[in-house]
Parts: sequence; C-alpha cells; structure tokens
Amino acid sequence: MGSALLRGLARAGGYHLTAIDLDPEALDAIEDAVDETSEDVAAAREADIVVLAVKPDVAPAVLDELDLRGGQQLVTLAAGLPRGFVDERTDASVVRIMPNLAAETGNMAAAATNAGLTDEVREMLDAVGEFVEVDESLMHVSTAVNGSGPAFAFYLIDAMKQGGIDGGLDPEQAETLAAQTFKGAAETVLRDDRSVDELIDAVCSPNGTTIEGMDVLWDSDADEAVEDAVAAAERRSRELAEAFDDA
Ligand SMILES: NC(=O)C1=CN([C@@H]2O[C@H](COP(=O)(O)OP(=O)(O)OC[C@H]3O[C@@H](n4cnc5c(N)ncnc54)[C@H](OP(=O)(O)O)[C@@H]3O)[C@@H](O)[C@H]2O)C=CC1
Ligand SMILES: O=C(O)[C@@H]1CCC=N1
Repeated sequence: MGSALLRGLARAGGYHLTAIDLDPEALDAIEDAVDETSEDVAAAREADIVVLAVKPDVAPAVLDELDLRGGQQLVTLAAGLPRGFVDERTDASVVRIMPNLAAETGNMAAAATNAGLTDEVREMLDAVGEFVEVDESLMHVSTAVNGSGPAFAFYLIDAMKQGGIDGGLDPEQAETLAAQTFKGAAETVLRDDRSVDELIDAVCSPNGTTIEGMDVLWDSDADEAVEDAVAAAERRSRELAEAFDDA
C-alpha cells in the first residue's frame, strides 16, 4: 500500500518523497518513483507528513522506533489499528485513513477520520483520488468497502471477462472490454445525478438485451454475495482491532 501511495503522489507531483523500509529490496523496487530512500527510520523526523504503511501487527514495534516531533503529522492506514493507540505513542498529530491500491493511478477511494484530519492531509488525499471524512467507528466498514473493495471489484471484472471469453472474445479483448466497462460505469455513477436504478433503466432498451441479463441478476443472490463479502471483511477488521484493546 505504501508504494502505491508513493507512486500516486509522484505522479501527482509537488511532493518530496522519502521511502523508508528495513528491506533494501523493497527500497530498490520503489527507487524510481521517490526522491530518497532510507533504511533508517530516523529519516521520518525530516518529513511534514509521515505515513505508517506497515501491517497492523508490526505497527507497535515501528511506533516504538519512530521518534516524531510535535509539528509533524502521522497518517496511519493499518486495518484495525485504532487512532488512539497510535496517538498515545507519538508526539505527532495523528489521523487514521483507509486508502486503497488505486492511489497508484490517482483513483484511490479513501476514508479519513474527522479526528486529526488537517488541510495538508486532505490535500494529499485529494492528489491521489477521492476521500470521505467519517467518524472512526465507520473505519471497519470503510476497510471492507474501499480498502478490500478493489479485490471484490477485480473478482467481478474477471467474471464479466469470463463471460466474454465464453462468447468467443480472446482473453485480452475480453479483459479490456470488461475492465473499461467497469471504469466507465463507475465514472458515470460518480458524475451523473441519476440514481443507480435510473442508470440501469437507461441501459435497458425496451425489449432489448440488457433487461434479459438484468432479470438473471435480479433473480440471483449476487447482491447478497457481495454484501456478505463486505460484512466478512468488516468483521475481520473488528477482529484485528481487538488485538489492540488492552494494549
Ligand atoms: N494492500 C492493500 O490494498 C491495503 C493495505 N492497507 C494497509 O496497509 C498496510 C500494509 O499492507 P500491505 O501493503 O498489503 O503489506 P506489505 O507487506 O506489502 O507492506 C508492508 C511493508 O512494511 C514493511 N515493513 C515491515 N516491517 C517494517 C519495519 N519495522 N520498518 C519499516 N518497514 C517495515 C514491509 O517490508 P518487508 O516486505 O520487508 O516485510 C513492507 O514493505 C497494512 O496495515 C494494511 O492494513 C490499507 C489499505 C489497502
Ligand atoms: O486485506 C487487508 O487486510 C488490507 C486492508 C484493506 C485491504 N487490504
């Protein structure tokens, strides 16, 4: 996730980017996109904004080593890691976000906690996509919808692609058509004032093809399966948070 954010910010421009990782191979992999790399966590003291992009179970150890100043901002993005846990372990001001991998292409969907959110961090999130401000209690469901969501969307794109292959398209053509169709549909939902139901209606020409396919979907449990996937990911986020309850 850290490298996706760095690549997105490099693409947006206007940031001096330092990647910090203990693993030189991880730094080699991101070297082309950033201004500096460092294996020394102390390099974080030089930054205005520090993003803690390690896994939740590693975060406590990294926080012990991070020695940030009062004027710095610390952005935590680990699933389940409470803002308060981080806040108690640093002098920096802390905001919790749930980003996603589309940061890399400037299309990230993110949620950020109202608490600790500054204009500098808003600007950074804006530079790589869209974000919403939420109460921290909603970070579990955000983790499921927009954090894990890209995997669910990849799965659905793949199913659409497979439908195209079954009908005779070659896999590359089917992938282009399926992925671009999801991209266009998403853009329409974001930009058009009509509701999703109205948009579906707009695609369904009278006695045409779409209504035949929609009838199959409306008669299926496809919507419930997606809702169950979101609920399962949300549940896991709550479980991850429990590890920090007594810490
Ligand atoms: N993947 C995703 O789509 C999303 C992930 N997240 C969150 O992002 C975080 C990272 O997840 P993800 O990117 O998938 O995991 P990765 O394992 O790909 O990234 C974690 C990175 O942290 C590095 N690291 C480990 N220990 C340290 C340390 N002590 N000091 C500095 N760097 C260290 C790892 O290095 P090494 O490889 O050497 O261990 C690795 O580069 C998680 O908290 C996750 O919840 C949030 C939203 C979306
Ligand atoms: O799977 C995970 O735990 C992380 C958090 C959201 C997306 N990836």
